[in-house]
Order: sequence, then C-alpha cells, then structure tokens
Amino acid sequence: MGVKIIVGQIIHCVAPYSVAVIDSGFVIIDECGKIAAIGNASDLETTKKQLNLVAEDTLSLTKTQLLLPGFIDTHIHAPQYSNAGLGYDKPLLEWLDNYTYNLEKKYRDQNFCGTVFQAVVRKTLNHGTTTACYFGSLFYESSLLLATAVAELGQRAFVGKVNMTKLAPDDYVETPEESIENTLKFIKGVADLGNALVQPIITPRFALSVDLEHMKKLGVIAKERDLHIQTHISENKDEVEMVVQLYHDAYANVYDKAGLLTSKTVLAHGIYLSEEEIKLLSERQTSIAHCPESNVNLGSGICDVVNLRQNGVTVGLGTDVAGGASPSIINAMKSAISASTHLSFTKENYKPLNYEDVFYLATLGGAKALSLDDKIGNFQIGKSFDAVIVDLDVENSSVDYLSDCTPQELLQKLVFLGDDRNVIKVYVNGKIVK
Ligand SMILES: O=c1[nH]c(=O)c2nc[nH]c2[nH]1
Ligand SMILES: [Zn+2]
Repeated sequence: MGVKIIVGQIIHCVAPYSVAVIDSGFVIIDECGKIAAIGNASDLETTKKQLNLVAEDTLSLTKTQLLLPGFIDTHIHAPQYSNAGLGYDKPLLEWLDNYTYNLEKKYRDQNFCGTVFQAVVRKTLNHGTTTACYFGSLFYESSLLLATAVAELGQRAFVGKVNMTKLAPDDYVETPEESIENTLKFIKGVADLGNALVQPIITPRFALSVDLEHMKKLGVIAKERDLHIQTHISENKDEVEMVVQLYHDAYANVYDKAGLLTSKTVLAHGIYLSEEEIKLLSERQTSIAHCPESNVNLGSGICDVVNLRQNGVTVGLGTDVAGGASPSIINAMKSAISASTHLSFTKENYKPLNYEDVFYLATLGGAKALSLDDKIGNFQIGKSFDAVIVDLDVENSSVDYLSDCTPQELLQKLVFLGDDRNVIKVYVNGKIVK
C-alpha cells in the first residue's frame, strides 16, 4: 500500500456536535493507512515537500463528491440480519420469544452462519459502515465465524459472543459455567485471528438474561483483559419493570453493581433512563447506542438524545438490525432526526437534532461511544484512514442532482435522501473495501 492523496471537498467533526468543512482540501494517507496530513489544497505542494513525498497516487474528487469519515454502527445483531424487515408486530419481549431466539438458535448450523455473516458484513460495508459493534449468537463457534467474515472483508469491528443463562428457550441458553468457558474460548479465538481491526467484546444480552453473579464474572473478565462491554438498557417499559422487580434497583445501578459500567461500555437504547441513571452513566463515561429505527419498529419509545448530550453522556448511532430493518447508518441518521423532531412536538423550547448533529453521531460520536476516538472518527493526523467517498450525482440512485450544491448541501442530501448507491468508495485503515 503506497502513499495516497485525496483532493476535494471534505467534511468531518473535530469536536462534539460541530462540523468542519474544507471546501477544497486534501488528505495524505501514509503506507500504513494512517493520516499523514490534512489541509487546504493550496498548501498541498508545500506539505508534500515537507513530508518528502515523491511518487504518489492522487485521487481528485468531483464537485458532487465528498470525502467523509467512515460511518460507525455502534449496535447491530449480525445473526438477526436474515430477519430484517420481518416481525414488527410485537413489542420487545414477545418479539424476542416469538421471532428472535428461534432465529438465533439456528446459528448452530455453520453453513447458515457463513452465508448470513458474509452478507451482513458485505452489506454494511457497502453502506459505508467502516466500524461495527456486533452482537454474535450464543454459540462461540458461530460468533468466531462472524469475526472471521469481518476480518476477511476488511471491516473494523467489535464482535461479541452473547451470554444468556435464562429467559430464553432451553436449547438457546448456556449454564453459567459454559457461558464463561465459551466466552474465554471466543476471546482466544478472536486473538488467534491476529487481526488488529477485529476485537472481542463482552456481551451479556441484558439484565434479564443473566444474573448478577454472572454479570460480575463477565465484568471481571473485561477488567482483567481490558475489553470493551456491550449490552442493552431501558429499551421497553415492561423490560424496565421486570428488571426493577427482579433486582430491586434501577436498571443502570444493576449494571454498575456488576462492574459493567466502564468507559469502554456501550449500552443500546437507554430510552427510559432516570436523571439519576443518566448522571451515573456520565460519571462512568459509559455510552449509549441510539437505535431510532428499532425503537419505532418494536414500539419501544423515543430516546431523548438531546437530554443525554446535555447531561454529558456520549451517544453513537446503531442500526440494531433486526429490531431495525435497515443496515445503513445513513438511514439511522435520518431516523434520528425524525425521532428527535417527533419528540420536539411534545416539548417546549426543544431544539431537535439536525443533519450536522446526526453526522457527528454517525462518525466522531460513534468513535467516542466505542472508545476508539484516538484511532478513528475524523481526519486528525495520526488516526487511521477510515473513510467514505460519497457522490450525490450517481445514475439510478434516489437523488437527482439538478442544481449546484455546497458541501453542506451535499451532506444534507446524503442524510435525507442518500443510500448505498451514493457510497462509491469505502476505506478501512487506508485499504479500499468497496
Ligand atoms: O433490540 C433488542 N434486540 C435484542 O436482540 C435484544 N435482546 C435483549 N434486548 C434486546 N433488544
Ligand atoms: Zn440490540
């Protein structure tokens, strides 16, 4: 991989909820896929001299194209991909019992795993997801196949083997001993892949699937090995009530007692968190994966991202396939605006999320939510070049480009109208993966 230069319109976030636009810019990517320089095109020649660059591969973007950081999906269930678009007639707990566990237990079958995992990784890459935080299945062998598919196709990802010891069908739970043993095997299996882009993540399904003692053990494994953690929180009113009845404590406090709230923890949903719980998450630097499409499909509710932001909680976007039907973070950006706007109809003086806010959530916000903002999320020098090139003038897409647009207008069109047809190139760590 040689040095690459991309010249054109660049948009990224350099601070929370703040978008930086370079109308005519450049990014230089070194042989290791890291960002060596970024600036205005007028300074390119001087920068090349300073860096002593000779032969290079330069790509000049057109006026309908933008260079953006890659999109980050902070919450997606790979095994559920084959159910995307199905079964949205039931709320969470019934949806899990009627559709989801029955599907996930099929992941004993290695052929089925292979087909679905290749498809979901390929599809998310095509939509510009350079980093995904995946729930696998209960089975460590199948979750390892997911990690293998991710490594083969060149995505950056966290992959979790799901931990469940109760509340699911008898043939889709493990004993606590099996759960720990298979989690350790899974962690070793991912390490053996030897791919720095793919990391294991500790994944208790939610507080109803495992008991406190078990969560504590998983918390210890995460702490000893410095691993990330993912689970669900406060998605549905019945779920919250069951957790409170079972543990006699608030949802977030249960995870805190288990040692699961760390700066490397991402919790999906967080719709019904109290002010005290939000404060606790902020103190623990634990993040929320906001999954607006899933929240509507499963009739769960609307997460108040503005309130989380005001109270210092980091938020990223998740597709939550298959609670969400769409594997696209472009779609999640649009859904997040829609959810926030609906919330504004019921609140006084409420300023909903706009296209810049959701672009932040999809990029730097997602990187922060996954504690990867030292590596990815924007085009800061030294970070890995995870990026997408989008074009708003592509034949047979949903966008007709009929009059000139500024870079900000191109981004708006992408957020409100765009899809994978507009994502024309995808890079992970400097390597083209679409
Ligand atoms: O959206 C969700 N999807 C799931 O698979 C799940 N499991 C517990 N809670 C969940 N929420
Ligand atoms: Zn989920």
